[in-house]
Amino acid sequence: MSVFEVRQGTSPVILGFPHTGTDVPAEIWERLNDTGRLLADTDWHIHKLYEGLLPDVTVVRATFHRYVIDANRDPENVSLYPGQNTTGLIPETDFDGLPIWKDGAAPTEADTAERLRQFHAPYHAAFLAEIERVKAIHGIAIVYDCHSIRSHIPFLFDGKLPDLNIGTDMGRTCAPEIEKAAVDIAASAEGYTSILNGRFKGGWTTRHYGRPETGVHAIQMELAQSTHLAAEEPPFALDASKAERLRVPLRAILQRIENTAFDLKTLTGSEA
Ligand SMILES: N=CN[C@@H](CCC(=O)O)C(=O)O
Repeated sequence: MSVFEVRQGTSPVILGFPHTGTDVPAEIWERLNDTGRLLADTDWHIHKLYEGLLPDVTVVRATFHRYVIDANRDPENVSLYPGQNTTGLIPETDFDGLPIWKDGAAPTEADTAERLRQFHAPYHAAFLAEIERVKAIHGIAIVYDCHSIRSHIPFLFDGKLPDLNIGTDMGRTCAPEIEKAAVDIAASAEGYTSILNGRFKGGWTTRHYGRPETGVHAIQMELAQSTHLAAEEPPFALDASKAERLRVPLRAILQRIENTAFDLKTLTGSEA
């Protein structure tokens, strides 16, 4: 059974979903404690939230849960935020800092090596193949990595998270025009707060693939779950009317990014 899903499109934009998957193999499920089994740190439903917003977009989605192994972390487990609370390649805790494995059942180095091989590597091989395919069509590819998180998590940040959190690793992962496209639409989205490179600056996917000088740009969108869930607690149900409202600025952001990609392609003469 595949550990990822791909939908191929002809747009220069590729949507990544590393954290919407909820598949946990039985032998790994056995080792999770009751806290872990809540799968609380899932980016609940956001692949459905983005469905149909940009007709020809490519989608790459991991179907395994981030507690199996986190597809948005460095395979060498280098911390995203050295010195700050965060979660690692195979998390030991959830976002509240609570242990997720039964006593004595935490993953070993051998488990990490095996899960890199079975899950992380195939997902990123598929991702890279899509970047290369799209870049062969357009001479440019834009990775837009889709995320969501609870808006109150004292272990990770103080206070309430803004609604739309854009991450470009301080401008390193994409052209300024692409960053501006997202920032401008987010800032003018009525009823939503937004920030650029606040607490969430972009995970490993964004930082790894975003190489603007090679024509591959990456940008991350971290949505506060209060913008589209009925409540930020189990069962983490989608609120259909909140979701419909949020789809308006998300569609506008994706369209503006796509148009910017076409502009950049013309400017740089990078037509393939
Ligand atoms: N919902 C997930 N959030 C991402 C954020 C990466 C970042 O720090 O920007 C994650 O933990 O991988």
